[in-house]
Order: sequence, then structure tokens, then C-alpha cells
Amino acid sequence: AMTHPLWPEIDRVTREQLSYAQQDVDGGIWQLFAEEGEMKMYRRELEEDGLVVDPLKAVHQIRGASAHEMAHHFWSPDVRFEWETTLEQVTVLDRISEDTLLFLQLHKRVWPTAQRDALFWSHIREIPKSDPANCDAHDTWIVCNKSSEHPDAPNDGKCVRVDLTICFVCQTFIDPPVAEGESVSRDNLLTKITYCSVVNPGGWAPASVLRTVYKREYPKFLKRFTQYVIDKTADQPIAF
Ligand SMILES: O=S(=O)(CCO)c1ccc(-c2ccc(C3CCCC3)c([C@H]3C[C@H]3c3ccccn3)c2)cc1
Repeated sequence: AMTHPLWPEIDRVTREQLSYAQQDVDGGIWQLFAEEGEMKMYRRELEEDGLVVDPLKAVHQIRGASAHEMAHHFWSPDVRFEWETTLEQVTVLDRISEDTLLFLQLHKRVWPTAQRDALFWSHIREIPKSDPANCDAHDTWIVCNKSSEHPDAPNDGKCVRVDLTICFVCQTFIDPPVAEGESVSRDNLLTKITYCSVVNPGGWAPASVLRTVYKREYPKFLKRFTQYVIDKTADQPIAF
């Protein structure tokens, strides 16, 4: 709840990530490295202590599912294995509040690097209409994932612990607009997605291997995840 010791960090990082996600990808610092249909993926080449950290920013837009449906399925532990293909284990170590969970994830080993795990809080929230970040969207939702500590998951050296900060921002526009009182169909839902990630691999991994994995895994993940939500919600009433 709001009194949890992590709450001030969760609130601050979520706000910071929302504004970071909404900054335009000007061609200057961001390098377009993948483009498929409406999905565009950018990266910045960045190394910290010789480790590839390469911030990533992806923008995508889809029809047929709402911002709430996209954000909820990205956040929910129950469906993670239905779309995430790089995981071996997912554990929810703590329920910090109704909308904030503490995850421990074991990722599949990426040869020849050591196996990685990730310990992070995951917070979901709707951005109120009054917030200028919402601009003219019907609804705006954000999921923010940030590495954290936890007594039940000490960094025991069996795995290399990555350090990650991730945000998943979704905005739904009703397009074309429908008259008051008219029902909205799924075809009218135009949802814009911005996905930002900074993953420090936490220990040595060859730059060439990481950049190859990122180039392969990120486009695959965003395409697979969005299609999964569209298919899963197709015959259900729209959840805004
Ligand atoms: O958006 S999320 O929160 C979704 C919840 O799962 C997320 C996404 C990605 C990661 C992650 C963690 C570790 C690695 C690497 C680093 C060295 C070896 C493993 C990678 C690199 C491999 C890249 C990658 C990109 C996309 C998906 C999976 N794999 C990514 C973690 C969480």
C-alpha cells in the first residue's frame, strides 16, 4: 500500500518513466534498428564498464485491444508464460499492493553467457485524464518494472542478476470517433504502445552476442505479445 517502504521509489520511477517514454524519438540519439509494419525499434549504443547496456525504445500501434487490456496482460503473472519465450521460472515473491508485485524471473541461458535472473517490482497504473501526459487519449496505462532487492532472493551467485528498468505505456484512441452513446467496436480501438527498456546484463557478456540477442528477441517479443492480447481479447467485451 501507499505506506510500503518502496512506495516513494515506485511512484517516482513510474512518473519518470512515463515522461521518458513520451519524449519523441528524434533521429539524433536514437538509431532505428528494426521496423516491421507499425512497429519501430530504436536503440542507443551504450556500454557501462565494458558491458553492453543499449537503451531500447520501441513504438507500435495496433487495432483491436485497449490500453488497459495491453497493460494488464503485460503486468499479470498468470499469463506471463503465454507470451514470454525467454523465461524458465517466474515467482511472485511479494504482493506490495493490489497493483504492485515483486517478481523473480529466471531467464533461459543465452550461450555462451552465464544464466541470468531478474528481481524487480512491477507496478501498473492508469494515468488520469487530467494528467497532461494523457493528452487526447481515451485511456492511458503504464506498467513500470524496476530491479529491486528482497531478503528472500539474495544475489547468490548461482545466476548473474541483471539490472533492469522497463516501462510499457499504452494509449487508446477511438478511431474514427463514435457519437455519444454509440457503442465502440474493437475495430475502433487504436492503441499506441511505447516500450522502453534498459537492461544491464550484470556481468560479463560479449557485446556481439548481446547485440545479436537484442536484435532478435525484442522485435519478436513485442510482435508476439501484442498479437497474443489481440487474439485473447477478440471475443470479449472491451475492458477500458
Ligand atoms: O519487459 S520485461 O520486463 C517482460 C517480463 O519478462 C523484460 C524484458 C527483457 C528482459 C531481459 C532479461 C535478460 C536479458 C539478457 C541479458 C543477458 C542474457 C539475458 C534480456 C535480453 C536477452 C534480451 C531479451 C529481449 C527481449 C526479451 C527477452 N530477452 C532481456 C527482462 C524483462
